[in-house]
Amino acid sequence: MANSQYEYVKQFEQPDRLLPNTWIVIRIDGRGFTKFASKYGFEKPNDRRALELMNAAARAVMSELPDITIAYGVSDEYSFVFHKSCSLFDRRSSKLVSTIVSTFTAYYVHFWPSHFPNTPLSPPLPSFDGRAVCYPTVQNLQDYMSWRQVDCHINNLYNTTFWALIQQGGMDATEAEKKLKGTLAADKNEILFSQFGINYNNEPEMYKKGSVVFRDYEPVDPGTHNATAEVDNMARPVQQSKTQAENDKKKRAKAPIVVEHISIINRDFWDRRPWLLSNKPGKIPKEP
Ligand SMILES: Nc1nc2c(ncn2[C@@H]2O[C@H](COP(=O)(O)OP(=O)(O)OP(=O)(O)O)[C@@H](O)[C@H]2O)c(=O)[nH]1
Ligand SMILES: [Mg+2]
Ligand SMILES: [Mg+2]
Repeated sequence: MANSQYEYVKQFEQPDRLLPNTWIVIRIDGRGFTKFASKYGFEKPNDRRALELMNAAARAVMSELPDITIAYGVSDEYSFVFHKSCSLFDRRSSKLVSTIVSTFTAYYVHFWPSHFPNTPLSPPLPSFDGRAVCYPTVQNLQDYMSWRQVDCHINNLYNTTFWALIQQGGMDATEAEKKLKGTLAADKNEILFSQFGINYNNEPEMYKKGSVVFRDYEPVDPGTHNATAEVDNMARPVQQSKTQAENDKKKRAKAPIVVEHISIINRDFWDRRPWLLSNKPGKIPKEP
């Protein structure tokens, strides 16, 4: 194509490639979901339909983008992790973020009627923002995931107690806030148990732990793994042949995607699933 006099404008585009050999986390978050939740009458503090809708959209994103290793969701947010060897879109930040945000939003709207059959969406429609952060080590990545899950736990314990004081204890929001000011986790557990007969441990796992989405393989070599040590030893980026990378991608695309509500703070989660952090996918389980 011939160059036009306008072609020079391309020089204004800024490169935005994310640092190579780092774990890319793209976190999306619902815009103005406090208002959105109240418009659609989300149950307080947790609405199962809304959370399952978030999970359905995240699963769909993962199945469209086999490069995503694992995702974690809580409230109106989801974090998607790309393997440090990922070369999708040349690791261009805006392309990765905008693809995740728009794919997630499209599926959120698409799946809405099956989760809220009696409440059709009307403008302003749900939208999400997104950002990309690079983590250089597996430890940093695991700490990031732990940070989100701890946040889920702290907020859920607070919100469960706050709403019990209001819904069952007859307090207004100011009274409940005052009652909880300066309390520790043990105090909140005690309020829940002694005043409302609620054992926090028996609350649904999805509310307490959030949702972890990943590809389910059979470990190639079952047995004890130390996933973190294994991966952090590989300081240099591993060069895969093109065919090998293509094969791995196909394998990843075929693996079933599961949603679980379990601890990712516990190292056991990672050690049991070494393929999440390694360069090789595991074996896809055979159909029964
Ligand atoms: N009732 C109810 N509300 C929820 C649920 N999940 C998320 N939310 C609401 O979504 C909000 C998410 O918090 P933020 O993302 O910090 O706030 P936001 O209103 O979305 O504002 P921005 O993200 O800054 O645009 C919570 O504070 C809740 O009000 C749910 O299951 N039930
Ligand atoms: Mg939000
Ligand atoms: Mg949020």
